[in-house]
Amino acid sequence: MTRDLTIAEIRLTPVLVADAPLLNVQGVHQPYTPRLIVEIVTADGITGLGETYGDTQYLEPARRLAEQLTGRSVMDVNGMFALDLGVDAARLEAGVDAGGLRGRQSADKVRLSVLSAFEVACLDAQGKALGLPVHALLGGKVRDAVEYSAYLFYKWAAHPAGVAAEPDDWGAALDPAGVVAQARQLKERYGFTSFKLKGGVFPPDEEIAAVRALAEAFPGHPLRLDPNGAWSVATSLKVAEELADVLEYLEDPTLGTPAMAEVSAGTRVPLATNMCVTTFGEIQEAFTRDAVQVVLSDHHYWGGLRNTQHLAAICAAFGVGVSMHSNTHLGISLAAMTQVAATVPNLHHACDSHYPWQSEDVLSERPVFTGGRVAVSDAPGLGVALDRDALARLHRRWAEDDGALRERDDAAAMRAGEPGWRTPVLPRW
Ligand SMILES: O=C([O-])C(=O)C[C@H](O)[C@@H](O)C(=O)[O-]
Ligand SMILES: [Mg+2]
Repeated sequence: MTRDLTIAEIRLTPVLVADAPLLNVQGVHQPYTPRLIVEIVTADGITGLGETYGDTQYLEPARRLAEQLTGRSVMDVNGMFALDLGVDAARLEAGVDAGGLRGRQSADKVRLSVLSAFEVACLDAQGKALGLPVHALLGGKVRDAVEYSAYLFYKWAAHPAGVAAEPDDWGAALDPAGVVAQARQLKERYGFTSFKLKGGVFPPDEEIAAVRALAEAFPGHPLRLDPNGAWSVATSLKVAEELADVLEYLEDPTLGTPAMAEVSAGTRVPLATNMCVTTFGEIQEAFTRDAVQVVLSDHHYWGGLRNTQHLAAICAAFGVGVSMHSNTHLGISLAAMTQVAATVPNLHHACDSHYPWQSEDVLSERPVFTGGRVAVSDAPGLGVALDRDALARLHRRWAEDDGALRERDDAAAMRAGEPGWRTPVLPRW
């Protein structure tokens, strides 16, 4: 049967998703975080799904892109990447995104973060039209399941009193015992066998103690520590030295390629990044200076699943490892991450995912972790389906918000619990 894959309609639905009080160097996660759900509907009624960041700066370019796409084909993904989304470079170039957690901000990164959701939605629609999984459109899977690591956070038991939030049953984790208890829960519930601790929250000695406690509780399990650039070069080297025997890698101990290169030269612990190499333009300096040994791709800001494959190929050429970074995300993005990760031959580290922290989703069935892995779906497209009621509920929350939660701001969320909190100047230690 010949299908009409002309784009007839695009629905953009911003949502606010419940999030736990997870601590990082900037502050604490908001009780609700913005995401954008993209639905691309073809003339003959196929709907492709995509998801990306939902802060206001992504919504305008997404609307502009949606307007231009109607009447084009879901097969014309390359053409889509050539469209002008009108991202205002002057407003962005000097800044950082999400307080710096996603590296240096740029108009191109915003553009790619928007395009990524549309690319995923086009691939989902193509797959549904052809009866093929997305991984087949990307060249085929080289594994049947993708491994994820448990993403451990220092955490309050609840959001501050008086802040509207959904309760969670994970409890607090504010010391080594709490971190180990959280790791046990994540292992019991999802079977993870490697662990990443989000650091940069407490003085380095406390975080070293937490990693040591994890190493004792889970002998032989790969461990990572990621303080999001909170440390000086000297502190980074000290931590690397103290944890050299247990770390799989140290992630963004310090800010920027020159400082990472200095740390890298002084330790045998591999360094990973989702902060100093976040665009193709940052690769050359970092790789030629041997500043990083593992790049954590994020298909949102790298510009989609095909760009993630390009990044992986470049990493392979330079002998640099590749894995995946994660921010708060829903099941559409987890499905997209799993589909592309299935196609990357040189993926040798478990990927990050915040998904276990998300109690809410817009899918009718949540993706499942078994033994720390997500099975690669062979169903057409991404293999996921929308729960329209859930989407409407999470959108209503966004629509009713007075604007306070529509931009992710972990420092502002922190001030609800610690009124004097200021975003720390990095390096903090
Ligand atoms: O460096 C990282 O892995 C991240 O930035 C991941 C997340 O953004 C995490 O730090 C968070 O959301 O607190
Ligand atoms: Mg990181």
